[in-house]
Amino acid sequence: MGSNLTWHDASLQVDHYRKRNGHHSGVIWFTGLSGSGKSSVANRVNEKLYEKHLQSYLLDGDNVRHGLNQDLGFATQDREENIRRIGEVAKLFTDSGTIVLTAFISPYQEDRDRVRNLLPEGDFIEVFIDCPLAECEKRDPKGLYEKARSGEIKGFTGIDAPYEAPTSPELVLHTHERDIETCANQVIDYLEEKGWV
Ligand SMILES: Nc1ncnc2c1ncn2[C@@H]1O[C@H](COP(=O)(O)OS(=O)(=O)O)[C@@H](OP(=O)(O)O)[C@H]1O
Ligand SMILES: Nc1ncnc2c1ncn2[C@@H]1O[C@H](COP(=O)(O)OP(=O)(O)O)[C@@H](O)[C@H]1O
Repeated sequence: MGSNLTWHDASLQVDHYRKRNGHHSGVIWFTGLSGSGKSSVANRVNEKLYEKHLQSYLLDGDNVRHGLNQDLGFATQDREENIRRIGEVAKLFTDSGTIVLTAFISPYQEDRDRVRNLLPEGDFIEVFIDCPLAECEKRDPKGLYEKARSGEIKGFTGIDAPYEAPTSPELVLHTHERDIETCANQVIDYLEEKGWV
């Protein structure tokens, strides 16, 4: 594929953007069940970075599944392609000097690892939003668990489709025990510890 494709050496590289922005760039990858709190925590982290005048951007279902990935559903291969595209976009954001946050279920370890391997070591932070299924189901913010239990939705993650918990995430957040603010602060503390911000 693409034998006539030439690669252009951009004169501006990631280090230029990072230097200008005054901070590191990379991917903060939130993964967890529907309703576990990925969007809520990622949004709060994004706000905190914005308040610090850092360049960050949140990719989530609202701006990705309705646009770039509107052709994809929830079959295993569609989810794989969803995550592959999001990974490539996240890499581009990283190259632009941006701290990119992603909030997708991303249920398969292999798919998440593939994204991790697109990036240099240390530039991918996997954040496991660890919330028991029973709690997610109780929250049921979109009423989807109810539909999944009644069979109205088939192949719903956690009910009749798998979720593979991360094997070695950089961070684990227990959203059923700590509030959104505390969880968001855990991420910010980690970024400070790693010298990203
Ligand atoms: N079958 C099925 N399984 C899981 N989720 C479903 C399904 N159908 C629709 N939804 C809604 O889509 C949201 C998940 O989209 P994602 O792009 O994060 O999924 S994935 O990473 O490709 O698995 C998901 O939840 P959130 O995690 O709250 O965004 C649901 O709102
Ligand atoms: N500590 C917490 N972290 C994140 N969400 C929480 C927390 N405690 C309660 N919630 C609630 O749980 C729901 C999580 O929904 P959402 O953020 O959309 O999850 P997801 O993006 O994983 O589907 C929200 O209604 C949120 O207010």
